[in-house]
Amino acid sequence: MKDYKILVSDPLSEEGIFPLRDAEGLTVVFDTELTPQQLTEKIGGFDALLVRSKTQVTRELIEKADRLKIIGRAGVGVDNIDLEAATEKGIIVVNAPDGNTNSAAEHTIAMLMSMARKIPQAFTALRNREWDRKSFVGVELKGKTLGVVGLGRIGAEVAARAKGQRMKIIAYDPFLTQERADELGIDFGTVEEVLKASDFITVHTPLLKETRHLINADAFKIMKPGVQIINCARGGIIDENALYDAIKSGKVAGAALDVFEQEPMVDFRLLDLPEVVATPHLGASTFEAQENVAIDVSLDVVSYFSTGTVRNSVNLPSVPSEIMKKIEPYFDLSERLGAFLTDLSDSTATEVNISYSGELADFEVGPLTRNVLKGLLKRHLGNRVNDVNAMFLAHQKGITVNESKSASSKGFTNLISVEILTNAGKRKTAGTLLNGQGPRIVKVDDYIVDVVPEGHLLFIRHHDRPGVIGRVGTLLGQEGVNIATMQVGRSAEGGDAIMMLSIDKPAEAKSLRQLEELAEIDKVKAVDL
Ligand SMILES: NC(=O)c1ccc[n+]([C@@H]2O[C@H](COP(=O)([O-])OP(=O)(O)OC[C@H]3O[C@@H](n4cnc5c(N)ncnc54)[C@H](O)[C@@H]3O)[C@@H](O)[C@H]2O)c1
Ligand SMILES: O=C(O)CC[C@@H](O)C(=O)O
Repeated sequence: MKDYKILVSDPLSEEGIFPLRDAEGLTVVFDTELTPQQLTEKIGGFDALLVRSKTQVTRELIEKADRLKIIGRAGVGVDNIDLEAATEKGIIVVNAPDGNTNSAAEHTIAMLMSMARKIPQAFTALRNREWDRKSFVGVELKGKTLGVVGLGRIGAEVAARAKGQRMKIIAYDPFLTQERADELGIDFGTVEEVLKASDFITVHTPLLKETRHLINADAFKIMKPGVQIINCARGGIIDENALYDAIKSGKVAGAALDVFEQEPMVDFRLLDLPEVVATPHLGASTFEAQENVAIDVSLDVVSYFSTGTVRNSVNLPSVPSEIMKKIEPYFDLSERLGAFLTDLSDSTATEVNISYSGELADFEVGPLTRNVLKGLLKRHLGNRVNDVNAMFLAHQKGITVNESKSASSKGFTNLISVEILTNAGKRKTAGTLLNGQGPRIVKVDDYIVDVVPEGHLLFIRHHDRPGVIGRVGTLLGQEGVNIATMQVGRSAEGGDAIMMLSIDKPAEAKSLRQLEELAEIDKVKAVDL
């Protein structure tokens, strides 16, 4: 192995990085007190950067990182790394998704119990020489309902441990199925059902556009009075201002927080409330977890420099160049078809069937399948889904993926047909690349359409009656939403029909509801591509 320099800019377990120390040709530099400015000045001299959650690997930093080939995140969340910038610059990002699951789950249970029995508050009083046995009366966990929002690795471990406390568990996760819930011996429901039913609520999702302020003022309104809430996942999933108000109003009886909207913390208001217990992002701070995650990222760095392969890539495109040239033009279309079907569906896929016809049948289509899956999964899993891990994540989420090829061109030079099976039924679409005109969606369910898969789209299922199209146009017009293009398809005159509209700006939720209230309309779905 040639000489590579590795910068460790956050405190990582010295024991855990032994694979780096043992490998020939690698020089490891620990410099964990650098300011962002100092790091930016220094980064140009390194081939690898290892971080935890403190170092912000921003676009500005990456732009200066001209030698950098790999970034290792010793932990799960990669929200402190600009993945897009890293990918654009061809830098592989790896993480350590499993190494701290146990510690984070144990910390969550510790926080739950500390909060329920007011242990930190009682200890603080005792330390102040106050023998106060009246102010710290807690509540039992036994028989209470714990709502788990996000039942991934950590959420599932927390649920299993809370069952040991004789708690009832109800969970929401877009990938949770009846079978999986039965297997875990828990109930499942929508987010609203979970929030309404729970005495304690714990969140374990990544921080994404969809999960930012998932627990907000409206969410607190539907919770039980006296609910207690835990966040050991990511600051920002709970709206801290709304939490403050909900505690002050008496609606929320306790909050246990390990993570905050801004870290290191700058707004300490919540900590002034006696109902709050908190730790400074310590979920993964155990010797075991730190060693595990340091070993995992170090092994990947060594493997990358010695063989060019990694296990836990978050962004590595792995397509041989000769195949790449032939199929690259279809990457974007395939991803958009996946995203389109997710937006169109009321439920997540349990099975995905992808069929390639025409000239595509001659190619290795695995990378296209991964792009379809990427589009399907990204809506729920965010940017950590990429070409490399899309198939793995689909399998992990219990999704069966089938790929088939057919030489018959079905009237198109090339065609990608995608069908998903969900608990709410089957949805289908197909797309093609029109010579010189770019990508098109040419089929939605059983209807033939011709839609450019980009921007804001509206899918409307309706009954073919005179005046429906006019009413849709009028209603959207009243809301200031301009229709750029419209496609209509129907099964038969007077039968079931669909409209596909491309609109210049997203329609408000209120307009979508009003459209759905029209007698002739069955379903309205907004799609953003
Ligand atoms: N406090 C800490 O030190 C610490 C330590 C480890 C991990 N974490 C954080 O904990 C979180 C969970 O980590 P993990 O390893 O279990 O991740 P994971 O990917 O295994 O699980 C996340 C789950 O959230 C689900 N999800 C996505 N969007 C959702 C939504 N809108 N509603 C409900 N569920 C949704 C996903 O389907 C997935 O199953 C991450 O944010 C991670 O960064 C924090
Ligand atoms: O590095 C840490 O201690 C925090 C890690 C944790 O937030 C994670 O997402 O893995």
